[in-house]
Order: sequence, then structure tokens, then C-alpha cells
Amino acid sequence: MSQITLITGSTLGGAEYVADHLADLLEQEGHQTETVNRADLANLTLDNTWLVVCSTHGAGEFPDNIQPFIQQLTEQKPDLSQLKYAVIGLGDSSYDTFCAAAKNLDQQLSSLGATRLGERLDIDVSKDPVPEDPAEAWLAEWKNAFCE
Ligand SMILES: Cc1cc2nc3c(=O)[nH]c(=O)nc-3n(C[C@H](O)[C@H](O)[C@H](O)COP(=O)(O)O)c2cc1C
Repeated sequence: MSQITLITGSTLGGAEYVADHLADLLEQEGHQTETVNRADLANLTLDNTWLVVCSTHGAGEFPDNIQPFIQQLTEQKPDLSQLKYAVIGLGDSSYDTFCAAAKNLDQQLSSLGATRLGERLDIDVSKDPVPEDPAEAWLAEWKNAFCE
């Protein structure tokens, strides 16, 4: 069983609800979870698994609560070669910058050496008004990757 840190980037709370739901499901599977709504690199373990659930705001911007963390990653360039991660994005496909924050974070974690578990899920809230549903389906598909 794994220790999984769920990190949220959320302005209106939707990504936080999705993370809470996935944390419940992961715990039911026997995993240990911790959910962090204001991530600080100094307080995170770099050799476990991060599941980042992040919406996009502005014109392709990160939500305010995750911006300091993104800045830390950009400036400190930590070695994430022992880290496994997955990213779920929430966005609206009517924006040209659909799920841009999740896409950028996925690329940033990968470029710092982390290993992605499963494919990124980009949830389009204009088509999926209950984002927990596609997130739950995604978890069912990829949960075995979290057990490695
Ligand atoms: C002011 C505003 C700007 C947004 N900009 C984008 C965007 O650039 N790209 C995108 O995919 N979605 C965008 N969205 C849609 C949000 O990402 C979507 O509503 C998401 O579910 C919000 O998640 P949250 O409740 O966790 O903040 C925007 C929404 C608002 C209200």
C-alpha cells in the first residue's frame, strides 16, 4: 500500500472536492493519504506519490493557492527522481487555455525527474458537471499503478 499526498490547486473549491473524494476512495483501498490545499515544498516528501488535482483560472493561470508552490518548483528545481505522480486537471473547454495549469504542472514535474503514474485526466466541467464522476472512473482505471 502507498502513501499518497493529494495536492490541490483550486479557486472555487471544485478541485478540492475531487481530491477529497479520491482520498476517501484511496483510503478504502488501504492507502494512506494526506491532502494539502496550500502546498509548501519544504513540507512535502519527495519519495512518495503525489496526486495533484488542479483547476485553471485567469487565462491559463494556476489558482492562487498553488502559485507559491509552482514558484518554489521553478526556482528551487528540486530533484524529483524518487517521486511518482499523477495529475488531474479541471477546466472548461470553452477556453483556449483548456486545463493549461494541469498540463504545465504535468510537464514541470516530469522535467524535474518525477515518474508519472497513468495518463493525465483533463476534466471538462462544461461536459461533466460532476467532476468527481470522471475522476472516480480514472482512479478505477489507474489505481493499480498506485500500488507499485
Ligand atoms: C474567471 C475564470 C477563468 C477560467 N479560466 C479557465 C481557463 O483559462 N482554462 C480552463 O480550462 N478553465 C478555466 N476556467 C474554468 C475552471 O477551471 C473550472 O470552472 C473549474 O471547475 C474550477 O475549479 P475550482 O472550483 O477548483 O477552482 C475558468 C473559470 C473562471 C471562473
